[in-house]
Amino acid sequence: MLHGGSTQKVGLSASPSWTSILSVAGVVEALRELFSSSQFRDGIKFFAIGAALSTTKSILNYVWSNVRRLFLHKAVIRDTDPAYQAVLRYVVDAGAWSKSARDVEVSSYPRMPYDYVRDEDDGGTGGELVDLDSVELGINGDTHRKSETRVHFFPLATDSFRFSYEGTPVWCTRKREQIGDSNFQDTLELNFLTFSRQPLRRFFVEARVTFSQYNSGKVVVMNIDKYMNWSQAAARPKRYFNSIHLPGDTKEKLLADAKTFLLPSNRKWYADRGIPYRRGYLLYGRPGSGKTSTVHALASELDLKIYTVALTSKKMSNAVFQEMLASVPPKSIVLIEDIDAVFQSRVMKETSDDVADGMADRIEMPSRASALRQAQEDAAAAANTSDVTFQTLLNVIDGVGAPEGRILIMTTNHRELLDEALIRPGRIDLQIAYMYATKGQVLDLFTRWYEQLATSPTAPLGGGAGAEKSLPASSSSSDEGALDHAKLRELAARFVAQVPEGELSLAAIQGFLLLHKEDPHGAVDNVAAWLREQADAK
Ligand SMILES: Nc1ncnc2c1ncn2[C@@H]1O[C@H](COP(=O)(O)OP(=O)(O)OP(=O)(O)O)[C@@H](O)[C@H]1O
Repeated sequence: MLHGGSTQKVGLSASPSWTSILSVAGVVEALRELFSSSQFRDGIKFFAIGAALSTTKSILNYVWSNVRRLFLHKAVIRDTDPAYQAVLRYVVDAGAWSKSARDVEVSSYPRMPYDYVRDEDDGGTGGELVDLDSVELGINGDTHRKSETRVHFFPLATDSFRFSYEGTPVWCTRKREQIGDSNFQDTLELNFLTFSRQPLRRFFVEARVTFSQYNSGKVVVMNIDKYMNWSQAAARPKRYFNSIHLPGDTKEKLLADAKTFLLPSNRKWYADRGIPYRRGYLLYGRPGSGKTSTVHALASELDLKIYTVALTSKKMSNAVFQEMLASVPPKSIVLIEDIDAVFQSRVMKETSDDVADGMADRIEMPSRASALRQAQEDAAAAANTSDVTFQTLLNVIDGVGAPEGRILIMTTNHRELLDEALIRPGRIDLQIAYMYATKGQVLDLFTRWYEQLATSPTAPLGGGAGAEKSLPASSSSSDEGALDHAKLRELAARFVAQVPEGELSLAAIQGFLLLHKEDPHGAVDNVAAWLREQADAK
């Protein structure tokens, strides 16, 4: 059985062998057929071509990346970076892009429309900030105001163009990416074809220098942009303290205080005594009395940037506010205007609670009552209220993370409504009241307004702090018409005599003088009628 079994086993093993031979032959036959098939050969050819192409591509990529590494230096700048505007301005000013770019983005504004920031000082054109490439257009032979005929060209987003910097070819691409529903982020990508990184470095340094030259002689105002970054909102012409008219020596004291604070040695003095190196000012009082102008003048005198914070912005949260304030560089002014607007809910609540609890008698003074009414109106007007809490505000002002070396300035028309904690010493070191114009302020304003028209500098003009003490007597000896300094003094005295003290803001009087820009006689003759109109209008 065993043998038989064995034979059977052998017999059994011989049978698959034949099967194998047969199946190998079948496979060989199948392969032969396959190879002789034209479709298969075509397939192989395609495969070979594909493989060759892919290998070539890899080799080219390898070569290109090495060539790139050797010859190309790439720099990417996002529009959130201060260098972005500088570089864009540089490229456009150099006319570099316009020579090779066929497609352009056209804007009536000197910034790109989505970067457009209203600039009060130039009539809302924003024209001073980045006055990029521009041309004048004559239409049908008509004369048009400059601002009406000016158009501005920019490289089209997604467009690439080539220019040369110091003989180095540079490829620049402006890319725009949508962020969220309505925001865009722009990026400039520059590729320098050069062995050395030096041209790239020099290019950026030069662009920054050009931009800072543009800003020199100007006060740079920063605000928080749509990406929640600090960005330059405006560069305004400097305004000095001699154009600010405040009673007594207020402005001299303020300037001296700020100068002392910023002395390099002062930081150590504060550190030695364990006092946080910060300074806070509160400018409070009547609207149009010079609070904002004072901040502008202080920044001009001390060459500081102004970082403005709009606490009423809907986008402003506690976290953003803290983060942004922490990143303000030293030797800057942080400006929070109309600080009382932030507390509208507190004020509103207090007011309604007072009434509800029958505690209206807590509002003792008429001024407080009217201030509360005014605050209610302001609150209603401020539709956008941020989420910034009072506690965060206090932390940002003098918490452990609060920035050092900066001057915080808050302004308000309603100081009486501010929480005492907000303006206690340490948070606010100096408070300056802005009242309706004194006669001295009016004299200062009038004299300064017309002094350039006065021709014979026989005697120094009056004005200046405390000028109300030395108002010149009215002179009848001066010749009507010609304007020398003596005549100007006389006109100023006549003007001041007619304007009641402490009833009008200097802004209102300035508004009247604007009607008589170069006509001091007209101003003197018409001020009484204008004052009557003002009184009737109330
Ligand atoms: N004391 C002042 N000295 C010089 N100019 C002044 C003064 N007060 C007002 N002006 C002029 O009036 C205009 C408004 O002034 P400014 O904006 O500084 O007032 P403000 O007190 O900040 O007003 P508001 O509280 O309404 O913001 C400016 O054009 C400014 O030149």
